[in-house]
Amino acid sequence: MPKLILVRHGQSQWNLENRFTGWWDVDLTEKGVEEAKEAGRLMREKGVLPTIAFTSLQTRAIKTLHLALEEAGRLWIPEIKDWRLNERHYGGLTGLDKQAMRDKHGDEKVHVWRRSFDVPPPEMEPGSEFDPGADERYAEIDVPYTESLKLTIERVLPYWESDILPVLARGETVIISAHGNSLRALVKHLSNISDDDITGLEIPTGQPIVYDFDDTMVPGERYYLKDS
Ligand SMILES: O=C(O)[C@@H](CO)OP(=O)(O)O
Repeated sequence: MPKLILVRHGQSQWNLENRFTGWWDVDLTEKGVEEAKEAGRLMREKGVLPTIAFTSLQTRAIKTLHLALEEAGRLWIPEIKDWRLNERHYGGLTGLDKQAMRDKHGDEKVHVWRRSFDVPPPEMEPGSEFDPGADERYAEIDVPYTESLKLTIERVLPYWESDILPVLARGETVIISAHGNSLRALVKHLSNISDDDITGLEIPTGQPIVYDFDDTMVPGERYYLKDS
């Protein structure tokens, strides 16, 4: 049966520093490296072994994938990277301290920017310090200046449908190593979560989440691999 494993990258340097990250390319912390390895050990222990991998173009997700696959003895599987699995773009908030923004704008405003369905953060100024627009890896695309979860869904879901779902339907065990909000986009779709309820969904770092699909490609309930 097709199986889907979703992993959010391990703790990043800016998760640790409590800074809005989005498309900025930060590395894993030591704790993040350990979380990624632990995810791989868990897959090995449970015998849930990916046969093909998808990840974003961002270092923290790519490294998490590699560390986990190494622990699982699966570094050799095919791997596809695509910007459409990138984190949601945090606009003009990128690089700023989350607590400082709460102090300045209030908890509610910051919660809306972080978790609302369709309110994007203020736009990033083109060419500003944390604008990835000139990064070679994005040469072929128009890098956004901000994204809400809704806008993130608008690029994650078409990719899911065109590139990942057909692979899964072949009976593969697919791992996607991605980000808090690109994975919220996918989980919202797969678990049929409403626009209101999605505001309450958090995806923890380094914890594999699994969906088993039936032969008509309908996903079952999602579960944490550690609980299976
Ligand atoms: O900063 C970010 O890009 C994300 C994920 O780390 O943060 P948030 O929890 O606010 O979605």
